[in-house]
Amino acid sequence: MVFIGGAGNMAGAVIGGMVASGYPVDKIVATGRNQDKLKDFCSRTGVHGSTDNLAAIQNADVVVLSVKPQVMKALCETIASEVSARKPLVITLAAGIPLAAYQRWLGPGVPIVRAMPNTPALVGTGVTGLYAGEGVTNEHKSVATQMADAVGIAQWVEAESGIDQVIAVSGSGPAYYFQFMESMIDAAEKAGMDRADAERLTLQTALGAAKLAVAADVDVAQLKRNVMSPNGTTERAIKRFQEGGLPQLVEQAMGDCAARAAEMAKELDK
Ligand SMILES: NC(=O)C1=CN([C@@H]2O[C@H](COP(=O)(O)OP(=O)(O)OC[C@H]3O[C@@H](n4cnc5c(N)ncnc54)[C@H](OP(=O)(O)O)[C@@H]3O)[C@@H](O)[C@H]2O)C=CC1
Ligand SMILES: O=C(O)[C@@H]1CCC=N1
Repeated sequence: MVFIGGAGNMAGAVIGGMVASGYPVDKIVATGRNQDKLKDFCSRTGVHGSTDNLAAIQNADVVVLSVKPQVMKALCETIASEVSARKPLVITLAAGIPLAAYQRWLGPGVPIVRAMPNTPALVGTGVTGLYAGEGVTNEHKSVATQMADAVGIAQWVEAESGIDQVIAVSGSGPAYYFQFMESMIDAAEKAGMDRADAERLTLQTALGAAKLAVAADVDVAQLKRNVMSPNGTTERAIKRFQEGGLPQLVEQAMGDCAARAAEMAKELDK
């Protein structure tokens, strides 16, 4: 499996998670442009590295594309001859690029899966949304599922637009929680707590809340109510969030996120 852009944030997290879950390192190649960065990544993970994309994909059954959307077209054009001749499974991790664009850039008939992972893949707790394009076989789907399963949970979507919804929930979602944690740490420090203590308490609280929500047999609304004593401290804080419009703000932010993915698709051929 060759990851183009393998030492980047997203592919690096997927590779790191795959290696940690026992996926054989000698079956993974990461490519990149910056030799020092690539060397460092390969020595940390044990995977092979290459600065030559075309050479790296020569015999690959699976090619994972993980460069920024803005440089995807140029990258595809450099590998199109090899990919269209041999038609390996292509898995793209990029946000905002529809399958139709890859078909134009790589040539017709290449089996392509759009995958939308997230960075908690690095610690085996990722979410990967998956959408299969034309010509993707069950065998291809199981390869993509295997990659996703190695780093967390997989979720296939029926329509390509479902990928934009996955981006708004889980692809970008870790950053929403990091923002919330950052704000809590800042607020606690401002109120007089030592920053290191504020970080420790905030992160453990986030971890505990997520673990409890996953394990519980009641929904998150009930778990929230379980913390709120009538006329107690939590009720006061939640009232402030609700009066400040947090639920609406979250809905708007997620809408903006999905809208940006659609907008990126329109910007491609400009
Ligand atoms: N970050 C995230 O949370 C998520 C990102 N994604 C998607 O993943 C993709 C990558 O994003 P992210 O990892 O954040 O970005 P990064 O910039 O961290 O990684 C991109 C990598 O691509 C490499 N690269 C660029 N051009 C080439 C090339 N021609 N050949 C080989 N390698 C190249 C860069 O290497 P070098 O530095 O050597 O140039 C860099 O390491 C994007 O398309 C994004 O939409 C999807 C889900 C979540
Ligand atoms: O912000 C981005 O565009 C990428 C896609 C999902 C998460 N990061």
